[in-house]
Amino acid sequence: MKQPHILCSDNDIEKMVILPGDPERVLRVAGFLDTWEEVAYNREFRTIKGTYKEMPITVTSTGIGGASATIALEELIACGAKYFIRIGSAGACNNQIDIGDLIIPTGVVREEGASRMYVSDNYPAVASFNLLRVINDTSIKLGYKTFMGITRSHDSFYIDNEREIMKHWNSKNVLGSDMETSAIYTVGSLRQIHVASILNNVVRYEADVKDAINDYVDDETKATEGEKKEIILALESFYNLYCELFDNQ
Ligand SMILES: O=P(O)(O)O[C@H]1O[C@H](CO)[C@@H](O)[C@H]1O
Ligand SMILES: O=c1cc[nH]c(=O)[nH]1
Repeated sequence: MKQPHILCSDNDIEKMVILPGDPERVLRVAGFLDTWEEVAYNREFRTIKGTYKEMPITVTSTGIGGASATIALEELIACGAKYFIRIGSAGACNNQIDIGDLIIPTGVVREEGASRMYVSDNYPAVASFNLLRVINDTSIKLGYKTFMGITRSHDSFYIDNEREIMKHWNSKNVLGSDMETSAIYTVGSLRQIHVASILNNVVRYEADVKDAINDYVDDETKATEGEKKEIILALESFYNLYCELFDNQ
């Protein structure tokens, strides 16, 4: 059955799926694949499928926020997908984290609305342990430094007290913010599938505007490099998991 939003059917979707927010990032992932074809593009949901080494892989963009991300996730699950790695961007909540550094959320503060429609606030948003293990091992093999720990997902950028909110979560050792991870982690646990995120930091914690402007060109390069690293880390992690699963059959 064709799903109403992603416009994909079971045959279009592989077991392993990479989830960028931005539809343009789907094409940048395609640049790392050996073969690929676009299978659907509706609203914010662009889907390609292809191969990386011999591994079949799907890439679907989720748009911005938990509402559209959980729609994509549910429809991909309905098509038979089982393993998901989000590759997103984030804003740091910790001054050790530079532009282009990778944040891996282990657990996430649920400050978005989509997951709250599924289950009460005391239900935790946690990553799949198996995916975290593979991502951690793979990042060590690749020599990529990562910041692993608690993050926060939210629904609105331009609220008046955003700075205070970030300061509050900084004091609780939260590493950074994105807008989708807590929703997809929550739904992942409820649906018993495997979800993890890799986030490329694009905003420094309490960035001084003047410094930010001076550093702009340098920062753009760092953010682009960070995106490449999150793509490679996601693909290589899936490939290592694929080899484990394949070897064990
Ligand atoms: O770059 P993506 O994956 O879209 O992720 C981040 O960027 C968007 C906001 O600019 C939100 O979706 C946020 O989570
Ligand atoms: O600052 C940022 C950047 C990306 N995504 C967020 O949620 N916040």
